[in-house]
Amino acid sequence: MSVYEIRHPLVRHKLGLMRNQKMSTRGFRLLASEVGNLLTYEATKDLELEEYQQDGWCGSVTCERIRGKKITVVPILRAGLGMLDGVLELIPSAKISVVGLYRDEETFEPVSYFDKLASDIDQRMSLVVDPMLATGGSMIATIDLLKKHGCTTIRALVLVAAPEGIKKVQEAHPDVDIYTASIDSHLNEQGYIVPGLGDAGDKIFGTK
Ligand SMILES: O=P(O)(O)OC[C@H]1O[C@H](OP(=O)(O)OP(=O)(O)O)[C@H](O)[C@@H]1O
Ligand SMILES: O=c1cc[nH]c(=O)[nH]1
Ligand SMILES: [Mg+2]
Repeated sequence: MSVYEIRHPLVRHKLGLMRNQKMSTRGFRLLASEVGNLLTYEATKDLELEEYQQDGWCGSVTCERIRGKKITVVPILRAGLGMLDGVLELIPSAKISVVGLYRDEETFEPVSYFDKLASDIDQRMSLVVDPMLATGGSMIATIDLLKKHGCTTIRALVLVAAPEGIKKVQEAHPDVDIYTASIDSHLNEQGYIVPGLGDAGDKIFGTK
């Protein structure tokens, strides 16, 4: 498995804005989507292409299109929805597979409350989106579920990742690549990423 920290200046700039305690709900939501878009661009840059012929303005022209596996985007509720628009802007015909999980505040264990996956997920590449990879429990549970349904190609896109969570995901699912805008310092005693973004779900939904 590879971990890609995307250090593009636009990503660094936008993530810096998201870390500002005074950032509005509207601004945070917009930025989550924009960084999600940039991570998608990076996470899809090795998709295989195939050539095809079509009629252009001056006759037949050889073009390229994405070959083989189609994509399903997998937002982890709630906070993953904040990245979804940005991902779909680049992959508008992707199917969406929703996974509902919340993290128990005391044990940090993920608790499942909903899922609805694309019926042909075994033939698709999954792009799992969630702003935060903290202990890694939510991401591991999601990947477990996708694999249980036959999905074989999975990439994780997260805005901020903790080293502890990356290690856990690597151990549990060595075949899954992680794309992140930042590998931060560590987790605090409450399981929050430092410096992180705070509670991404609350910031995106304007709760609390
Ligand atoms: O790596 P982990 O330790 O599992 O933590 C990360 C999870 O915690 C947050 O969700 P949360 O449980 O707050 O749910 P929400 O999106 O509904 O706010 C976040 O969006 C991840 O899903
Ligand atoms: O830092 C963290 C950890 C888990 N969930 C969040 O929203 N933020
Ligand atoms: Mg939350």
